[in-house]
This record gives sequence, structure tokens and C-alpha cells, in this order.
Amino acid sequence: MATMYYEKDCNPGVLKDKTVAVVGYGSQGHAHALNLHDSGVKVIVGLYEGSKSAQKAKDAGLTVMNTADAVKQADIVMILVNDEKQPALYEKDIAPYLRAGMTLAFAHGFNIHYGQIVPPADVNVIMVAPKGPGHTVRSQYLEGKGVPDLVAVEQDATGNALEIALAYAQGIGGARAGVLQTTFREETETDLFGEQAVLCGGVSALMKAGFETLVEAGYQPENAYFECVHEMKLIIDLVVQGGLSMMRYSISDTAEYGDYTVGNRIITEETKKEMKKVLTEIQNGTFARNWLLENKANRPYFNATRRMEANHPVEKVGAELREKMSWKPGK
Ligand SMILES: NC(=O)C1=CN([C@@H]2O[C@H](COP(=O)(O)OP(=O)(O)OC[C@H]3O[C@@H](n4cnc5c(N)ncnc54)[C@H](OP(=O)(O)O)[C@@H]3O)[C@@H](O)[C@H]2O)C=CC1
Ligand SMILES: CC[C@](O)(C(C)=O)C(=O)O
Ligand SMILES: [Mg+2]
Ligand SMILES: [Mg+2]
Repeated sequence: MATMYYEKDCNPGVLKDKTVAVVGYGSQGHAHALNLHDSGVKVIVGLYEGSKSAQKAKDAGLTVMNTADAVKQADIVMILVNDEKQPALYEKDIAPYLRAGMTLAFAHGFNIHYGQIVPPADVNVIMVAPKGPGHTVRSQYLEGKGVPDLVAVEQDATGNALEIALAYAQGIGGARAGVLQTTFREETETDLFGEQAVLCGGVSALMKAGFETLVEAGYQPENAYFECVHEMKLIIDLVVQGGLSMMRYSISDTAEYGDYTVGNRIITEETKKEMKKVLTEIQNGTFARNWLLENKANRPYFNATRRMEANHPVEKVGAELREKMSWKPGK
């Protein structure tokens, strides 16, 4: 059984009189900074000169400064900059200003696990990784809920690194849902696997393949969008609420029979074999090397694919339908 922590296991007192520098104010950065601030923690935001995010952070009432100055004033530095930008930022604006006994924190283990950042031995190295998008980390916090977190300790220089990680997880709302203790290796490999094979890569490919199959067979694209994309969330909400059983309780018996007889024809043993290959490429560093090289080459594949995907018919018809809904889907 995993080691799990909840609010009763966290001691927010360890963050009293401490300053947290949240470096980056994007998806995760804005959520961590605002949630910690609302939880009574002293937060400063570290950004660079000319950052698009700086005005947003200032408008939210937060103190913003350049990263080096933020690190100089901080006890805990949470790095929430894009993974591929972190090593250069760390060398230039973070490492020179680290003091013994400080805490360096990450929301994803990529750079520590793949050896792109090597902190000195006299600082704590922790991870507090929300298992959900940053905008949801913020919206759930505001609703009194929370996104579950993973925590890990890579270096415990002060002897209370785990306590700091748990207090931080509580500050961003994660302990309301559950905080699972793990390692940098396990978080990195499972997170990359999940986003590639299931949550992002897998789900996008499944929805697009379903949409294309219906449209190519002559059905209305709007109908295909409702069936294969919009309804996905409604079905998944039931799974999150009460497991596959609750989803199957709510759907018709006709749908449940189709689920049992067809699911395995779509996600086959071949698919699982490919999933295992994907996991191996994450474990042996092939994916990390490819992603770092793609960035060194200025992202030719990433940028071209992003443009093509944005023009897929499922995106066009989806935008038109969402525009006409009397509420904003997801709200
Ligand atoms: N997105 C998510 O929901 C999740 C992300 N994570 C992890 O969180 C971390 C942050 O990712 P994410 O929130 O997606 O990142 P985003 O791309 O959303 O935001 C990055 C932020 O970093 C700022 N930034 C870029 N370069 C610098 C720099 N040199 N110095 C200071 N700030 C800089 C950007 O500013 P500007 O925009 O002005 O350039 C922006 O505010 C990553 O480790 C990621 O793996 C973990 C769990 C989920
Ligand atoms: C699923 C993608 C994610 O891992 C996340 C939101 O948890 C990410 O890196 O953004
Ligand atoms: Mg993730
Ligand atoms: Mg991720």
C-alpha cells in the first residue's frame, strides 16, 4: 500500500516565517503562487525581464522580481519553468545564490532524474507534483477541493525535507485530496508514461480516430464531435466519481455490453505491447534525449505538428459548437 498523507498529517507551521520563491508563473506557477498566498504563505514570484507572465502576477497582487533576486530572498525555491528551460536558468540565476539549508523544489522530476540539474549537497531537494493541470490546481483550490499531489525527497539536508514538502502540498490544496510519497524516478517515469500513452497522446488519438471514422463514413462532424469528444468528459467524470462501476451503472446496458465486447478490439494486445515500448524509451532515457535534442534544434517537429493539430477538423467544429453553448464547458 502506498504511503499517503492528508491534511491531518501536514504541519503548515514549517512554512511560517519562510519565503517561497515560485519561479515561473504559467500553468503551475500561477496556481502554486496564488494557492500558497491564499493559504497564508509568504510568496514571491521569480521571472525574467520582459516576461509575458509578470503583469498577470502583479495584477493578482503578488510581488514579482527577477529570478536571481527572488532566490536571494527565498528559503524555498519552487522551479515552475518549462522543463527544457530549467537547466540553463538554474545555472545562471539559481545555483549561484543557493545557501546551505535552503530547499529546491520541483513539480516534475525530469531534470533531477535525467541529471540535467545537479544541486549542491547542502540543500534539500524535494518534489511536490500535482497530478493535474495547473489551472485545475487553482480552480479546485478555490472550490475548497484539491488535486492530488506526489511528494518526493531526493536530498534531505535539514532533516525535515519531507515535512516541508507536505506543508507545501497542503498550501496548494493537494492534501485535501491525498498526497502520495514517491521517488523522483517513479514520478518522472510514470508522469511521462501517463501523459504520452494515456492522458494526452492516447486520449487525443482515440478521440480523433473516432471522430474521423464517423466523418469519413458520412456522418455530421458536429454529431461526431458530441459523440467522441464532448461526451468523453461526462463519461470520465462518472469514472472519477465512482469508478468504472459507477460509469457502467449510469450508461445503458446496451452501452455496457458494447463496452465489454468492443473495448478489447480497440485497445489490443498490440497496443499494450507498444505501451511497453513507450515505457522502455522513457526508462532508458531515449525520450528525454529526443526531447532535449528537439529543443536544441528549435523544435522543428513540435512546432510543425502543433500547427497541423490546431487545424484538424475536430478543433474547428469543436470551437464553433462551444462558442454557441450558453455556458463555458468545464465551468
Ligand atoms: N502544466 C501542468 O499542469 C503541469 C506541469 N508540471 C511541471 O511544472 C513545471 C512548469 O510547467 P508549466 O506550468 O506547464 O509551464 P508553463 O509553460 O505554463 O509556464 C512557464 C513559466 O515560466 C516562465 N519562464 C520561462 N522562461 C523563464 C526564465 N528564463 N526565467 C523565469 N521564468 C521563465 C514563463 O514566463 P513567460 O510565459 O512570460 O515566458 C511562464 O510563466 C514543469 O516542470 C512541468 O513539467 C507538473 C504537473 C502538471
Ligand atoms: C498530463 C500532463 C501533465 O503531466 C499534467 C497536467 O499532469 C503535464 O506535464 O502537463
Ligand atoms: Mg502529470
Ligand atoms: Mg507531466
